[in-house]
Amino acid sequence: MPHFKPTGPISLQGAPEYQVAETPLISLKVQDRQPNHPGSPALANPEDFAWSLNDNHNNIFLQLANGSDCILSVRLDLEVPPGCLLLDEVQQFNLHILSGGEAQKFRVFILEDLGEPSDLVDVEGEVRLLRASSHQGAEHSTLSQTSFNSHVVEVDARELSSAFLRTYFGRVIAVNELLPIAYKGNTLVIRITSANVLGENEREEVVGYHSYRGVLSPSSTLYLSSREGSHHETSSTHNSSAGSDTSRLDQALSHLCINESLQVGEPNSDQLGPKGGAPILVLTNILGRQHRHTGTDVANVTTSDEELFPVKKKLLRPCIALTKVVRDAGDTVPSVHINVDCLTFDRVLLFLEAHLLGKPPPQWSLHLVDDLAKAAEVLGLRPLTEYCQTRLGAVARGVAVRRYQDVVAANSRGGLWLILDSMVLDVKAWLPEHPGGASIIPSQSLNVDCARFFEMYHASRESFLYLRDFYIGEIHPDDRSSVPQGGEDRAAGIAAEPPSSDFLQQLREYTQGFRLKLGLNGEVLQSVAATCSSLKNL
Ligand code: HEM
Repeated sequence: MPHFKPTGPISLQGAPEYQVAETPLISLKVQDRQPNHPGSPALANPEDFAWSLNDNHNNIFLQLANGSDCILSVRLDLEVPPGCLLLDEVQQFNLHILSGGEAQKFRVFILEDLGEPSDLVDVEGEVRLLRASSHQGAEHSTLSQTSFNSHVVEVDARELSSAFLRTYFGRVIAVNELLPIAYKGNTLVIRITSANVLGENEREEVVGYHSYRGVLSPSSTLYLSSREGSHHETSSTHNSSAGSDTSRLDQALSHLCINESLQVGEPNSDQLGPKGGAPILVLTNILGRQHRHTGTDVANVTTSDEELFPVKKKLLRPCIALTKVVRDAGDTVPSVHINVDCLTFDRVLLFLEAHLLGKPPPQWSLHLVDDLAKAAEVLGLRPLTEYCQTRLGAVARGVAVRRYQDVVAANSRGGLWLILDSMVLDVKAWLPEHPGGASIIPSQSLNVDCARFFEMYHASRESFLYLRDFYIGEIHPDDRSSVPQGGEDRAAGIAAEPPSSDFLQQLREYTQGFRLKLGLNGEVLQSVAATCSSLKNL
């Protein structure tokens, strides 16, 4: 079954690419399901999934076809009418769909699509009351009187965590998802605010870490609070929605909670808080994260063009020239001004990320390598200096004086060596990227000097930028007169129009910094290494 292979939760560039699995589409009409068993999976008929099922497989995961962070856990049940999907109100809320409308398109979600690692190390959630117990004296009920004459639902966070893990073990949990849970006769709902597939220390180490969902495992830790972003010992559902976060989700959430609490049983005054409000939830025995930070782990770097970059000190550590800033242990964010422009510094940061993650750095074009080499010097960033030298050295090793027959032979073996004003350029790997298409170069420019075509087709001088990347040497002076000019037909005696002298002058001015200088007999007058390490500004 074809399905997408993800980039995983960690990526060099930050957030992973979000793609939807390419399993077949399934159209299902959403219908209401009574929320009798908080947290139980949605229900569907096995007939609708016959193609995807192995023998004893009656639990599957579904995702909305046009993409949804929430992955629905579905139990197959012969009593559900075919073509229907039964969802309770929280599941509908999570997927932003309502019952009774048009059929919705879903896809089966394959767990491997979560990438590695997929098990959640820890989850943070905000607890609210969805439905309070309808009878005050119910066994286990913790509804009690407060001095305000309101009712309090006391919830032991650690007990709730265990109940949560038992209910949702093996399910995919996503940030912002609401997960209802039965607790001592009440129904609570946990809104997921963070879902981590790496532990706290590993997260610190990994640059570009991003995680928004994963599978709940028996060893996942749940950190609960009664209000997002805090772990107060006590707080109320009223107060939390009246607090700073009045996002749309919060408003919808409190609407859902309050409505439900009023729907259960008789709207009996014993159940209502002060002035007829909903009961108050009090969270006790909270498991808190250890506060680990002292000082700040970020430094503000300002570039020569006055762009400000807040950068993790850990990332800057290999920059010897910034040692003071990196070692600054004060409580305020230290600042430094560097003589590197913001575009180059952006690339330096990518290099540093790759360096820290032990990944190969991007293969920058040679005209960028010059600026990077200068930045490496300014920052005292030795690994980047070495990268630049290696890159230039590799180019140097490939540069040579070439005979015309070598070019013809390389092209007959499937290569793509161009001759441009006697420069030899290897464009094979780049051909699919050529903005003028992949066919025009091989069809018109092999084994000829393509300077005239080059001038004709390239209105701008942008194409010059690439030449250094492809440069592999010079045609031997003895062979220059035998290289046909692009456009000429020697057999028919038709001569090609030569390139203009203006164009040739611009081309030679631009390329002189990296071209080999040859004597009349083809001897190299300037060393190849010197040619390649000449830092030419554009
Ligand atoms: C190292 C060799 C080459 C490089 C680096 C290069 C690069 C480029 C670039 C950057 C463009 C888009 C911008 C511009 O118009 O300047 C372009 C367009 C084009 N190139 Fe090339 N090119 C190369 C060789 C050739 C050759 C040999 C031909 C023809 C035989 C050719 C034909 C074209 C055509 C037809 C276009 C599209 C022009 C348009 O849409 O107006 N290119 N090339």
